Amino acid sequence: MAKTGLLVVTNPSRVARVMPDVQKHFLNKLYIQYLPTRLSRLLTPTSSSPSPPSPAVFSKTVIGMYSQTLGHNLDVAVLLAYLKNPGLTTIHTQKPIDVVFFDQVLSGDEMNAFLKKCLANVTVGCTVVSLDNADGEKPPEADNDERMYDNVVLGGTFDRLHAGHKILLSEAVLRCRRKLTVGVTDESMLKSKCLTELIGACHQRMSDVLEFLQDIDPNIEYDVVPISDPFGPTIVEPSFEMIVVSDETLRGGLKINEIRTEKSMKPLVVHSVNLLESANKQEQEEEDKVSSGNLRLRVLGTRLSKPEPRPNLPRLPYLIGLTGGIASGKSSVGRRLEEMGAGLIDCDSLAHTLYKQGEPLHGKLVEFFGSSILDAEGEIDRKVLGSLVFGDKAKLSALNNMVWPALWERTKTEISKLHACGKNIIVVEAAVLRQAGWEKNCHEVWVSIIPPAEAVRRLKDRNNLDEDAAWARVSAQPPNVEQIIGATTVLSTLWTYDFTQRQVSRAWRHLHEYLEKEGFSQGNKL
Ligand SMILES: CC(=O)SCCNC(=O)CCNC(=O)[C@H](O)C(C)(C)COP(=O)(O)OP(=O)(O)OC[C@H]1O[C@@H](n2cnc3c(N)ncnc32)[C@H](O)[C@@H]1OP(=O)(O)O
Repeated sequence: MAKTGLLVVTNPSRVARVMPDVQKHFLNKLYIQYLPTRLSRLLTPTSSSPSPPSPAVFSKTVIGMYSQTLGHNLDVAVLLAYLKNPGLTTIHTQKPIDVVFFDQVLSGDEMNAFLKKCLANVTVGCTVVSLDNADGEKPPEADNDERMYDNVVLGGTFDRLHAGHKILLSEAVLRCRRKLTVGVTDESMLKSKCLTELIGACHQRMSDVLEFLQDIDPNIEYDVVPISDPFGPTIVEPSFEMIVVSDETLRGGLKINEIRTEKSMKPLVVHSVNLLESANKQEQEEEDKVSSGNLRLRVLGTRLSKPEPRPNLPRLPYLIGLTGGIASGKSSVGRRLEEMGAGLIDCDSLAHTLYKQGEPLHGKLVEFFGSSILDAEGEIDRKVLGSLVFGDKAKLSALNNMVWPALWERTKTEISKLHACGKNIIVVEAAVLRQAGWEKNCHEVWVSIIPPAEAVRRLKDRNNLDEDAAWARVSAQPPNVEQIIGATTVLSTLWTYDFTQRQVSRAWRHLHEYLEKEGFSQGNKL
C-alpha cells in the first residue's frame, strides 16, 4: 500500500545520512519539513517571534535537501509554507502522513506532542521514528539574494516531475509573495524532445505541477497555464516581475526581456538556477543532468501497463504482437527475443510466401493489379506492387483486404507449429498489426519507436528512397503516439545496438516476472 512519510529535519545537511533508514519504511512519498531549531517553538508557540529572514535565504538549503534524496526513487516534496511564514503552528500536507521521522533523538512524549499539535493531516495509527542524529555537519551557506516579488513566472515541460523541476518550482515559490504563474508546454512544443511520445499529456503535467505547488506552499495563488510558444504570457503580462530559469533556459529568459523592452514593458528580474547533476546514471545513453529525458529512457523495456484480458485466447502459447513504424527496428528486437527463447513469426516474410506462384493469393493479386506486377519468372515483384500501393490509399486497402485474412490463417498455423516445438511465448512481428486489428489476437502488444526523421534517414539508406519518397512512406503511417496506445512495452532502437539489446533483455525479464505472477506458466517452461 502507498505510504507517505514526513521527515522533520533540524540539520538539512544530514538528509542523505538518514535516507537509508527512511527507505526501510517502503514509502512512495516523502515530505521534508526543515525546522531551523524551532521544534520547541512549534510545540510551545510564543506571541513574539523574532523577525523572520527572507525565505529566499533557504534557497541553497532546499536545493541541498533535494540533491541528497536523489537516487532513492521517492516522490519528495520539501515543504516551504512554514519557512515562508514562521508564525504558522501547523504543518499542512495534501496527503495524510503515515510515519514521521525526526533527525534528532527525541523522547516518545515529545514526538507524540508534535504529532498531535503540529500536523494537520495524519492517518490513524501514524507512527513516529527518532533517527540517530550522530554528529552534525555544517548547514549550507544562506543565499545572498533575499528579494521577493509579488508576481513570479516560470515555464517548462515538467514531464515526470523530478528533483530538477522541484528545485526550479521551489526557487520560484521561495521568492514569490502573491501569485506564481507556470507555463506548461503543450503537445505542439514537444516534437524535438527525446522520446517525445512518452511525455505525459499536457493536462496531466499541469495537474502534477499544481499538486506539487499546493503541497509545498498552499498560501500563494497559482496560475498553471498551457503554452504553445517559448514565451507564453511573459511577453504580454505587465505585472510579472521575476522569471525563474535554469542554466539551459537562461537564453530564453533574456530573449523575453528583449521583447518586453521593445514593447516598453518592464524587463523581468531573471533568476537562474543551476542544473542538478544526475547522481545515479543508469545507462551511458543518459544525460549527466537530472532530466525527464533520462527518466523516459529508463521506461524503455519496462512494463507500462497491464494487458487487457483476452478471454478469447488460450493462456498458452502467450502471444506478443510486436509492431512499430517503418524502419523502427522491429526485426532486430524480434531476433533478440528469439535468441532469448521466444518463438518468432515475421509476418512480412510470411506474407511474401503467400505471393508465390501456386498460392491462391498470387492469382487474386494479378487479377486485381494486372500482370505489370509480375517479374520475368512470373513471380510478384514486390517493389512494383509496393510502388502501386504506397501512396494510393484505396489500392493499399484493397491489397490489405486480400492479404490479411489469408496471412492470419497462415500465422495461426505457424503459431501451432512453434507451440508444438515447445515455444510457450511467441512473438508475432507485424508492421501494421493494429490497422489489421490483430492486437485482439495477441495477449499484449510491444511497440518499437524511432523519431520520424531517423526513420527517413534509415529508409534513404536501406531502401534507397529519396527524401520526399521516404517522408511520404513515414507520414503514411500512424504516428508513434498512436502506436504506443495500449502497448505494455515500448522499445527504441534509436541508440546503440547494445542499448537495444539491454532494453529487450529487460522487457523479457519483466514479462517473465509478470507471467509467473499471473500464473501463466502452470508448471510449463516459459
Ligand atoms: C498485419 C501486418 O502487419 S502483416 C506485415 C505487413 N505486411 C502486410 O501488411 C502485407 C502487405 N504488404 C506487402 O505485401 C509488402 O509490404 C509490399 C508488397 C506492399 C511491399 O513489399 P516490399 O517492397 O518488400 O516492402 P516491405 O514488405 O519490406 O515493407 C516495407 C515497409 O512498408 C510498411 N508496410 C508493409 N505492409 C504495409 C501495409 N499493409 N500498410 C502500410 N505499411 C505497410 C512496413 O512498415 C514496412 O517496413 P518495415 O519492414 O520497416 O516495417
